[in-house]
Amino acid sequence: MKQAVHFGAGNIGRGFIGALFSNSGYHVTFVDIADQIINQLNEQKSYQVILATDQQETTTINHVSGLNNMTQEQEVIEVITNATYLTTAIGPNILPRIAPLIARGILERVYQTDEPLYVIACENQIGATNILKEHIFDNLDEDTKERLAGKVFFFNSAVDRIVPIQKNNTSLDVLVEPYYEWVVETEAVIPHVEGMTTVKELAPFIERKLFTVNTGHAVIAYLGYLNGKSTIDKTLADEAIVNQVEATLKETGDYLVKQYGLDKEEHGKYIQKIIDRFKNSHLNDGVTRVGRAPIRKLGPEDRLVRPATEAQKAGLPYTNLAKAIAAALLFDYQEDEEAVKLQTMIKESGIAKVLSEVSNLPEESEITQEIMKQYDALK
Ligand SMILES: NC(=O)C1=CN([C@@H]2O[C@H](COP(=O)(O)OP(=O)(O)OC[C@H]3O[C@@H](n4cnc5c(N)ncnc54)[C@H](O)[C@@H]3O)[C@@H](O)[C@H]2O)C=CC1
Ligand SMILES: O=P(O)(O)OC[C@H]1O[C@](O)(CO)[C@@H](O)[C@@H]1O
Repeated sequence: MKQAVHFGAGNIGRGFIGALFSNSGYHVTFVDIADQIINQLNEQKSYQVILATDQQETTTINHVSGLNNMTQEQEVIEVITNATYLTTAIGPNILPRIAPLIARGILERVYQTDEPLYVIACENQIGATNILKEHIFDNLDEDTKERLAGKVFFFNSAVDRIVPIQKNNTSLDVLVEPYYEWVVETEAVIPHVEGMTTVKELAPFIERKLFTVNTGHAVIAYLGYLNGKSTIDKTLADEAIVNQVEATLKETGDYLVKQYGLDKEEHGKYIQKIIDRFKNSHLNDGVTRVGRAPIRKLGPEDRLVRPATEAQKAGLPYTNLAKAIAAALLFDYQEDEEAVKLQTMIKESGIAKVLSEVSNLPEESEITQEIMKQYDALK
């Protein structure tokens, strides 16, 4: 049986990427640090993916097993030597931590076989696979790096499927939205995976997705949180917030249309389709999950700051994006490590300094001034 090794047996791992591999005839070895999930995978050897619809259609995912990357390093190295695909959905901040073990697997592999290995990071981050590749290369000697040519391929990708935190965290089963899209950047003909699309140039796809799905989601999450709402769908019952989301996505949309020559009307329909996906009440998707890790989300290349800086460069409006950034700065959820850290930073240094450190926005910049204005208004 063909082998896929997937790092991160969480919501996207089990509910999306791992499920596509299994449905395409692969055995999927999930690698994770959560012993409970690993043990259950090895005992049950299957789980269910349940669609968040009235009918709750269910698919059984077979041919799965698990390994712990902290305690079973040798076994992980062995599956890497035998795999066709190596994928991740672990969180962008974790990529540097798993890279040394992946490097050891690749090192072993390239001296054993010429069979190609395809490495794809499935994270909400532009160029995530390139970043993972850099971390892997930091752990390889020059000779091995040269040997990788023609044997190990690194492809960036964009992943789109909403998978909320699961109600029952003692079960492997995963509730997912029906919609999904996995776009991988390559011109090569690669082994077929049902549900994966390949494209020559990923930039328009990942930017369209990140600056519509993820920007829109973030706006709802941060405004919902500030307004005392618990979930995304409940937040969208507030017409004023829907208007704010639409106004923000109009700003990212204007940038995307200008940058990539998208059809304005088509893009407008895409925005509405995304907002409808957010309204799915079966997902029961918490605003604190969608708003999680605000320091990462305020990064210069991420869903809020990058479209604002790009809009400014293009002479387009960005006031609503500035408001979204201000709302993110007010996300003071105590259970989120980054939210707590961000609030401490704001208390110690003030907004302008934090935006310069976290978002790479110069303290005197027009964007920073606009965010500060919006911050004071929201506060
Ligand atoms: N949930 C969603 O709807 C979507 C998530 N994504 C992206 O997918 C990635 C994963 O997100 P989720 O699946 O939602 O998160 P999750 O928290 O459900 O899953 C992450 C998994 O990684 C594991 N993990 C954490 N640190 C680890 C380490 N050092 N070594 C091994 N395993 C480790 C955790 O135990 C967990 O099982 C993120 O980059 C996210 O942005 C992308 C599209 C949709
Ligand atoms: O997974 P992140 O990057 O923390 O952000 C949450 C976002 O990612 C998703 O999980 C999937 O795209 C969305 O639900 C949300 O926009």
